[in-house]
Amino acid sequence: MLEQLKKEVYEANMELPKRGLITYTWGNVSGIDRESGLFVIKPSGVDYDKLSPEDMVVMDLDGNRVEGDLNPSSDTPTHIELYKAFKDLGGIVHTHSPWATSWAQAGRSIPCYGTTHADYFYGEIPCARSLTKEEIEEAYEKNTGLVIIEIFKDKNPVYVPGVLCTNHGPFTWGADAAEAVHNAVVLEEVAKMAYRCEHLNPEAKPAPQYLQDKHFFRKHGANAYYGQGK
Ligand SMILES: O=C(CO)[C@@H](O)[C@H](O)COP(=O)(O)O
Repeated sequence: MLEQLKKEVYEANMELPKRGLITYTWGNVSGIDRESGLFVIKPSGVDYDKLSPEDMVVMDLDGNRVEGDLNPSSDTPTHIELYKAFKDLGGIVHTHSPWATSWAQAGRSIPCYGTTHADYFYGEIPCARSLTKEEIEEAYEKNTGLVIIEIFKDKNPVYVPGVLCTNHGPFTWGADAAEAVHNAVVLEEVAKMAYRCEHLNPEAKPAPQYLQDKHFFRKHGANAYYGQGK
């Protein structure tokens, strides 16, 4: 079942070590088939160099394992909450990429200082609040998804395809698993540049709104333009 999606999700997972976004078994990628409502995710705790497409786990949005012998990623409940809340998502990535994770651990959103950022993320890359003791004890991964959804109540996840989770790390997404990984690579580069920008000039300001609009909507099409700034 879903053999092509398993292959795509496997290949997307293998991009994480290749792009230097993770170490050991950290991180995970999933992809969803919206028609069936089933998604495919990396198995938990398996070395990337031992993974194969057949190891991918098929899940439903109620958290049931539909196919596969291995346990799904420990972050599966986060992926589920995001797929349920954001219907345009086709793929989700979680990494511990060092620069983005440093901003997440510091509890800071990443301002849009330049056009590289603006081409992919409209406005700041937000940082979701840390979880309460109760939320952590109740269901850490599920509540990680809920605090991400909370911070996106007035943002379009298609225009901001990623988030930082305080004391944890980044999640990115896209129309499919490959695009979600692409956005994870960009997020890591943007996080690195933004840190250096603030180090070079502690008074640095975000790029003017008209420059952000021009770059973002040039890539996302004028029809996406809602006149946010000139
Ligand atoms: O965030 C975490 C742990 O803090 C997880 O992303 C692990 O880094 C990977 O877990 P599996 O996907 O292998 O279960």
